[in-house]
Amino acid sequence: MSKVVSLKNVYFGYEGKLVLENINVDIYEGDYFGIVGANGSGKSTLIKLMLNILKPLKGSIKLFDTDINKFKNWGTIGYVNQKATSFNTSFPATVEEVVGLNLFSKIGMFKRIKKKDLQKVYEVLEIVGMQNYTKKLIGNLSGGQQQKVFIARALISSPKIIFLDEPTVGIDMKSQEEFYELLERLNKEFNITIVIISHDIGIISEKVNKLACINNKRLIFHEKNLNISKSNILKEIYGDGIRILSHNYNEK
Ligand SMILES: Nc1ncnc2c1ncn2[C@@H]1O[C@H](COP(=O)(O)OP(=O)(O)OP(=O)(O)O)[C@@H](O)[C@H]1O
Repeated sequence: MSKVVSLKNVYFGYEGKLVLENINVDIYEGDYFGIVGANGSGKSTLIKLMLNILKPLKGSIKLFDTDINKFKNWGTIGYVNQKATSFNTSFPATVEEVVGLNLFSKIGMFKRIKKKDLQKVYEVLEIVGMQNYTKKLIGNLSGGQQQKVFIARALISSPKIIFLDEPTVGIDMKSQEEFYELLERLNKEFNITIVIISHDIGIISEKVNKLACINNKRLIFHEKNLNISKSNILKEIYGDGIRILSHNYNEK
């Protein structure tokens, strides 16, 4: 199976302070890959490195076997982040406009949108189950509905991989379930590789087929069907706190 993302000996820091250290990871076509970690552990930073938004201090990053600095095929990569759900309610765009944004900017604002392009907009809205909301203002939708629309927007360019940064923050449980069902369908039916980061290990560990945890600047890998209570993962995520507690206990 082909490698979609590959990081070798990657280091990254902000203003001289190291955040990620010696990161090595290969993500393969068809993977549903979860990355967990405590707040501030470096999850978003890792995704931004994979998207070339940030450059590593050291090490190499490849997308589809091409050095990330030479990679051109960005249309095959989708990105949905948590900020998408905090859309300003007065933003004057309809669902079909938001989904078609990239298409429309390519076409130019004042030219007529081709029927074929609109067709594509409706097609991706149907995949995410939002085909009945095309003329609704994006700001009037719930967080869960908005997030589906942003998935649809990512689907417009027929991506091979979608990166999601805490996509369900602020979304109620029922909508979260629907959202994860959608991701599973994109992964299984459309063979889209999914990379998702979250601090909610309980949910994520049930959904993904590969799981890694950022612990003390490093990436540690876990089995599929991980038994959270029996594994070390909580200690890895909240390591210091748990160590302090057990240390105090031993002293008594
Ligand atoms: N632009 C920046 N400049 C300086 N430090 C930063 C910057 N962005 C992030 N950091 C710091 O780098 C560390 C990792 O941040 P990052 O956002 O990657 O963590 P995270 O695991 O995604 O956190 P969260 O779960 O809270 O979103 C944190 O200590 C953060 O304060």
